[in-house]
Amino acid sequence: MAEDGHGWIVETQHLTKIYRNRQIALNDVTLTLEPGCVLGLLGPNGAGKTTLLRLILGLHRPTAGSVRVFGRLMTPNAADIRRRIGYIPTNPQFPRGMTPISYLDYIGRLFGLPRDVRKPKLATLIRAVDLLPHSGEPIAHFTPGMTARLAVAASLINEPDLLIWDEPTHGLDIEARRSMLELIKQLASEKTLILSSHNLSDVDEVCNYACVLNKGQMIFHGTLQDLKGRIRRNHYELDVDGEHKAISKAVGVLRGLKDFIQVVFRHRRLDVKLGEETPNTALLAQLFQVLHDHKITVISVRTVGMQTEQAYLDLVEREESRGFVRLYPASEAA
Ligand SMILES: Nc1ncnc2c1ncn2[C@@H]1O[C@H](COP(=O)(O)OP(=O)(O)OP(=O)(O)O)[C@@H](O)[C@H]1O
Repeated sequence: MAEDGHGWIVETQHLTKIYRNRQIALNDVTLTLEPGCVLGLLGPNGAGKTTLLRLILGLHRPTAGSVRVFGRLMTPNAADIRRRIGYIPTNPQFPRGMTPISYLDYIGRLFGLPRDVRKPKLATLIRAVDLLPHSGEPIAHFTPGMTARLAVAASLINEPDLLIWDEPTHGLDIEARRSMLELIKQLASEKTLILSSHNLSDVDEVCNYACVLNKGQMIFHGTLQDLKGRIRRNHYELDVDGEHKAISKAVGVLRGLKDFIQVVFRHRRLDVKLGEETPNTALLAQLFQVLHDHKITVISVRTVGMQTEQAYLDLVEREESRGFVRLYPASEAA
């Protein structure tokens, strides 16, 4: 639990970072994180994500504004606060000649863990990240997935309350990415996490809060539901089975219903766009009733377009066009 009066794990106030008096990497970001939140940090390349993470970690000094972590002011000297944070940078690198055991033992020693605590902890962590069969192999031979799992183990050795992971699924294949996401979900039940990512489906799966940066400015901060709620696409795809004639008839009936804006049947797939006026549950109920009346079987149903991705793109696009209008008067921009 956080130690300050508000209970925030992280609190930034008007946080600003200008590199070398030229590059405004982060501009006036005020953000709070409550305990147990899993924050997805999103934004295009160069948006300021890594800069924000490094400021929270106290690895950079803010040009203006402040960062408090566990209620205390974070500075480059605040090593005792940093000990309670587990950090993984993008593409973590390890001494190639070391093995997971020797490396984690070394990190444990850096954290001042006594030998009798260190040894059983190493064994537990190596098992948890599924590296037991490789625990004595040189890291030089590791795949990106194994390296990522070692980074997770290293970031957990000090039993941190806050985890800050910069693009933890970057460069992983499908299987390694899946195991990383499952690990994050397990950890999310007991820790606060900040995950920077370019992968919207990862954020959609594991995060409950999102922060979107664009050109150093925070353009959204709130729950993932809020982010998704900014758009209602009401566009569904159904794989169906039934007699061709019956399906054609059902399509005709659906097209005649109010608020069924588009109904297309192609390659055993029904593509349905619904209006915004009527609650979508009522319209979906009508849809299924019509299919049932025509003895059509529904094999699968899904929404078209990933909501988080669409909401994110809408936000960034809107912000970009605002910047364009700001730069050029409307008459020139046209
Ligand atoms: N040490 C530095 N010195 C000068 N400029 C920097 C430095 N680090 C980052 N920048 C600049 O600050 C801006 C924000 O960079 P940052 O790495 O924080 O973005 P990011 O959102 O993490 O990008 P990416 O998704 O590509 O990793 C960029 O324009 C970058 O070029």
